[in-house]
Amino acid sequence: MLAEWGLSAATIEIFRVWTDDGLRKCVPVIVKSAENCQRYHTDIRPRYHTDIPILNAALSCYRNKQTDEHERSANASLIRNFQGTMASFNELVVLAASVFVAYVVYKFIKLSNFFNDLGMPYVKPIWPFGSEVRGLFMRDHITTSLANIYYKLEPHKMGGFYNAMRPAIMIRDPELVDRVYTTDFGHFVDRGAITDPKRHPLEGHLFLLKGAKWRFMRAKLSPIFTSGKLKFMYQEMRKCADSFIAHLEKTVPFGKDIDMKEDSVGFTIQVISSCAFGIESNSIGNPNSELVLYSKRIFSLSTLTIVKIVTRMIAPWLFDLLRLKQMPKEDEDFIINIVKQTLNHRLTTGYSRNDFMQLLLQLREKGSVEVEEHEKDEDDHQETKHQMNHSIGKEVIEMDDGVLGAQAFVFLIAGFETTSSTIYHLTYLLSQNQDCQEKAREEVNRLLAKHGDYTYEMLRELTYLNYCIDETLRLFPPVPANFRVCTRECTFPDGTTIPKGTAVFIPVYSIHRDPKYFPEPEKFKPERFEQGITKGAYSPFGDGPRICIGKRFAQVEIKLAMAMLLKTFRFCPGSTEKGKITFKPRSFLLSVEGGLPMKMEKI
Ligand code: HEM
Repeated sequence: MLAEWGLSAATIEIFRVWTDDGLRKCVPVIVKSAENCQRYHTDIRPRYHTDIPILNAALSCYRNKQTDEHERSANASLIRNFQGTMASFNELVVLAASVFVAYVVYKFIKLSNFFNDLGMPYVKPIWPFGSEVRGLFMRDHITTSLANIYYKLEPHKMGGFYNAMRPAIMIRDPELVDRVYTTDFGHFVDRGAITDPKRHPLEGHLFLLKGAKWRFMRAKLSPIFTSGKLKFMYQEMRKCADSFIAHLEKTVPFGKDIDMKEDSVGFTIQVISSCAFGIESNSIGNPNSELVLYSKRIFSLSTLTIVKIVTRMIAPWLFDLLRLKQMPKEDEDFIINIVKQTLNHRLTTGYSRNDFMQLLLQLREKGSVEVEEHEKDEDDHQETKHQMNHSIGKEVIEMDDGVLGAQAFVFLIAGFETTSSTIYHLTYLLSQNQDCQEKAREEVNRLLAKHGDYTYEMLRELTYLNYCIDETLRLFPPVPANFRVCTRECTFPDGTTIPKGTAVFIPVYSIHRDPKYFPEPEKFKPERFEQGITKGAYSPFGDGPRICIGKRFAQVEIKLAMAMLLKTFRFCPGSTEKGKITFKPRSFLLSVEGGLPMKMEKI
């Protein structure tokens, strides 16, 4: 208060006064000079009128010089009390600071003993950056960071590491991986990402939803991906594949080194925009199409985006306080507006198309997507079984434009890069493995002769091509790690308990390349899928109730594109050999650094 009035402690004088309520009190008063008196009247009094009765009385004491010896000794004792109070206050501050420091130290010790307490081996961190500093700052791709941890934790079935300041458990053993995916799914329902769909509407999509909200949305969206609905969408896919082949026939410089990446991206964006948004994106052979540019922007990790992501991981409260956004508002609006316009157009004109958007419209209007029993196959029944087993908890999400926009958004981002990179990697691997390529082509030609066209049924019979796709996804899983958070404490059969809230990582890429489960892991050997694969050792699409919802859509799309490519072109090694394959650090998904050169010939 004194400092606020612009007066120093030296101006204090203590007076004993009669106050208005009839009590005799000692009051420290700030009037030792005429100037202060003046200040009291002009400045302090009008502003702090609550203190006025006491101060007025004190002032008059001062003016009338009523202080005597007795009063002085009372003042001295008051000053001592006052000083005593100040000393206790200082002690309180010191005490509070000590308690705070002790709490931080306690928390830190608890954090650093997290794995010792669990009796689990772990990779030591560099505080506060965690066990893989290069990975945290995206100097290495997550695949490389997790592979380092995977090998450091050998031969343990699981072990710990610190993801920045957060303890995480890596599950290395296929049997335990399977438990997390399926048997113990009820303990590992969520992915644990930090999201806030109220502030960032596009974060309300299936991949990021949690608990009961996720269950609700999964149950609503699953019918969209049944085999019956997929067959309807197949016609749209087929049109896109025809345009893809026609484009390559026109533009590929046959016999020269090429890189298929851009062309594969153009094709898969065309498919997903046609099937998910019901729009012709004209992205085949057009790297400047609006949707191609948008998709690339969403996946590009600028330094600013990395800083925002790391801030959100380490200090989510700061991220919220600064009202940061991972995705610019205009990028959010772009998708929501497409969905809004498409849905309204269909509603007002009655226009209809076999695509996700029509099914989302049905979901908005009727609350569910109708599926006839004959539209389901074995996988659909499996999905329904998963839902029945885990449909505890009820939550209803209103299907407004923002929510539907978020689902369409996840179909786009989850659907284009994953499928395009698989086509891209497979064409390269076939160029390096001519015998496999011939075998796959022979199968395509044989079944084409049998079915007369690339029908949905024909694709189902392409067994060897399927193995080639499986082997490509083993070597280059687009999603190189799956993650969950332990939503309910879980004890594994060996007695290890995973505490609630702990992040759990499944290092898909590293397990796929572990010779224990895949002999000669670096080699492209599609035949290995003829025999059974160790359960839990192969999961490019994840597994269990939270398995990729677009798995069959992706498999059909990739098979169709590959069958048509194999029929029309031959893939040959490029003029330079690709050295050791490394991955782009600033990429969400697995993306090879420096491209994959090969040549193409027309058959
Ligand atoms: C080769 C192509 C693809 C691969 C390798 C892939 C891989 C994955 C993986 C690993 C997951 C996490 C599964 C888990 O945690 O257990 C996932 C989830 C998901 N994928 Fe895919 N995906 C592909 C294509 C697609 C397509 C085409 C779509 C949509 C059209 C799609 C939509 C989704 C969605 C919505 C989820 C979240 C599912 C949930 O949380 O319930 N994916 N995908």
